[in-house]
Amino acid sequence: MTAQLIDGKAIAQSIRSQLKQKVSARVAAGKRAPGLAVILVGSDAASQVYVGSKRRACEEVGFVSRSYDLETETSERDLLALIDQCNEDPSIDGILVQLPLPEHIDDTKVIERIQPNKDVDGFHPYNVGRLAQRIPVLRSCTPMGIMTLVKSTGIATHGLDAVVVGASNIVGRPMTLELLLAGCTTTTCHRFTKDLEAKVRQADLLVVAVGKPGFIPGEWIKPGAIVIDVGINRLESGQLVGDVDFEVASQSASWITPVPGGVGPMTIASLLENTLYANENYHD
Ligand SMILES: Nc1nc2c(c(=O)[nH]1)N[C@@H](CN(C=O)c1ccc(C(=O)N[C@@H](CCC(=O)O)C(=O)O)cc1)CN2
Repeated sequence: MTAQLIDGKAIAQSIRSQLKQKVSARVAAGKRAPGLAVILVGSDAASQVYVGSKRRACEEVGFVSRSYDLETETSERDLLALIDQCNEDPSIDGILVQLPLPEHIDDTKVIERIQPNKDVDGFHPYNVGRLAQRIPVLRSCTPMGIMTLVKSTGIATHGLDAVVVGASNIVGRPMTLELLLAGCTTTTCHRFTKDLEAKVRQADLLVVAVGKPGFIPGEWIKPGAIVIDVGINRLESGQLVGDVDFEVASQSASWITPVPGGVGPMTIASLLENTLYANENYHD
């Protein structure tokens, strides 16, 4: 079997076009355009690329993007003060603090300082708790984007055996909650998991987010599985690859995401969707 590609880039573009239409209709009706504060601390090269993409995406769909580029040495206190300022600003619907933060800043404190109704990353314990209780509001962007990709295959998720490899706060844990909400029987694997191969081999739906190139051999993929690769690893040659051995995996999978052009663009599309949601529902 040769897998069909899940084209995240095209799906994200279509979401952006729809958002652009909605925003221009709102503005034509005299409403305020959604505003997103994008905060970058330090000069991590990958973060600069992602933040640049987020800012451009905002402008493309007609949002107002406020950029805050802070020095690596910025104190935690100053960052928290900026978040307080954005929390109070009625023209800002969403606040995004790009991760990872420099080591001297406690990311939990930062995430918890953002008002939950402006937490368009969906990382605040309130928003994660809402998802855990099956009443999601602002959902974590990467898992939310992945659910859109899975839906695009037309395969019903109820009753699927889903396996998530990686248990981070940003992807693995909220992903597990999303899949549970979608009716999957979900297994979350992490560094202490015994016999990872056996668990991956029984996955109808596999999500891998570990950040190690080729971590999952293609031979482990169950015939007909949906494979979602969250990893973005740059090889010395400059090539970007995922966490799954794509060539071999695509011989068994029914659907698979490419890297690049799979999950990554959906993270940004979901951020835009969340920002419009916050604008319409919380700060209209
Ligand atoms: N505050 C946040 N920080 C981080 C998040 C997040 O959701 N919120 N996620 C990741 C990084 N990330 C978004 O910030 C992100 C990663 C990748 C892409 C993307 O479009 N990737 C492209 C390839 C880009 C390249 O050339 O490197 C692709 O996969 O096609 C977008 C966003 C960590 N931090």
